[in-house]
Amino acid sequence: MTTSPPHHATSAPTGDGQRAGHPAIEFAGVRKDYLSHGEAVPAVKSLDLAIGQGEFFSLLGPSGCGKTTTMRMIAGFEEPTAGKVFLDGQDVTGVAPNKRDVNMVFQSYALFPHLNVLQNVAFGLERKKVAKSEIRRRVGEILEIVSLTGMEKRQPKEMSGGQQQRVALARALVNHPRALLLDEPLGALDLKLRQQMQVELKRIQREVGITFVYVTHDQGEALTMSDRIAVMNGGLIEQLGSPRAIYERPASRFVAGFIGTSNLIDGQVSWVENGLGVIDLGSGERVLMPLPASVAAGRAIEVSVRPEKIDLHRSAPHAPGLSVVSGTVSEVVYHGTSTNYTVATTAGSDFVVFDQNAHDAEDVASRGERVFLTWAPQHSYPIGV
Ligand SMILES: Nc1ncnc2c1ncn2[C@@H]1O[C@H](COP(=O)(O)OP(=O)(O)OP(=O)(O)O)[C@@H](O)[C@H]1O
Repeated sequence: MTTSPPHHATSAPTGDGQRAGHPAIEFAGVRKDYLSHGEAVPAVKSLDLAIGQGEFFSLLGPSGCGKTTTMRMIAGFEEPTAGKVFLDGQDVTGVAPNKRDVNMVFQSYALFPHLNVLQNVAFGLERKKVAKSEIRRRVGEILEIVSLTGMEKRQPKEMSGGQQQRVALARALVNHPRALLLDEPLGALDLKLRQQMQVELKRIQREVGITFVYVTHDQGEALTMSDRIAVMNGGLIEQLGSPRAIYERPASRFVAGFIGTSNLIDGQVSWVENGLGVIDLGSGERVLMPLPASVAAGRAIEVSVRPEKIDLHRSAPHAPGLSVVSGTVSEVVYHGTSTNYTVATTAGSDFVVFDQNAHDAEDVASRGERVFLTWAPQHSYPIGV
């Protein structure tokens, strides 16, 4: 029996015309419990999610939050305890992995060591008895996309980690799957190569136009490549949105802390007027921020502000219209492009400030120095309002 997914609408980009109209992947009311020593262990508690055609979608979260389980349910290696999974609008719950037309790439490349690049990439097509000329054409095309043209005769052991990962990618993409699932594929590479491959992966995904679902616990990686990110925590999606939305407007304390560095400060709403709120920090200082009129005066509020939005001053600034918080520098760390300060604020919490090294060295504040931090109202963001 074929069941229709509950909704087809998605704000995500659409690619392949034939498949347009349905999300590439959809979870409807999915729950997944594992049985461990006779007890049900919830891995995914409740999942309703639509991933668009041609979207680069990341599942991001700490170890054990349910990312891999979610991905394995797309591939068919795990079945939901409740709910349904749809691919291109077709109910695939209970359908065997090899009948789903999705491929996976792992951190371990799992290449055939005795086969060369050409044979590794052509392997699946040959098993499907695709015509030799068609195999040659498709393999040539995909090797060009992953920048391995000219390396057809090499064996995996004669290649670098990054090159081997490209072979694995080519092999997974050559048969044009409905979706490619990538489970921490760059985890084995060193930092520099990993960053290069992030840019490459995004380019490759754009060129092939296939839906990518990427599992990672590395927030930088997810921010760099994704069209949208689902931040998972304890078997639930805590926030779903574009990298910018997730970074600039974290919906919870967990997301604010997990994605990049966040400064959090407690205060009380003094008043809200014309969409601008004034927050009393209890130290004689205040934060200005956009707030809806529905937020009542007297309400306790937690404010988040990112370290790169803050200006650090060595003398009291004249800053009408800005938030101003003073404190004492407790740590100064030079990072080449920026100097990172930790400031123990008068209002109680420690603030981290990233100061671009665009000015002279003598302008650097030192440990123990009293400083003033300012930032614009739009860079304060209320948590949970
Ligand atoms: N086969 C299994 N049997 C029992 N429990 C499992 C099984 N696989 C995963 N779990 C549990 O389910 C939860 C989610 O695991 P999952 O592997 O999906 O998390 P993850 O976010 O991918 O973590 P990681 O980043 O460490 O891979 C964890 O609590 C885990 O211990």
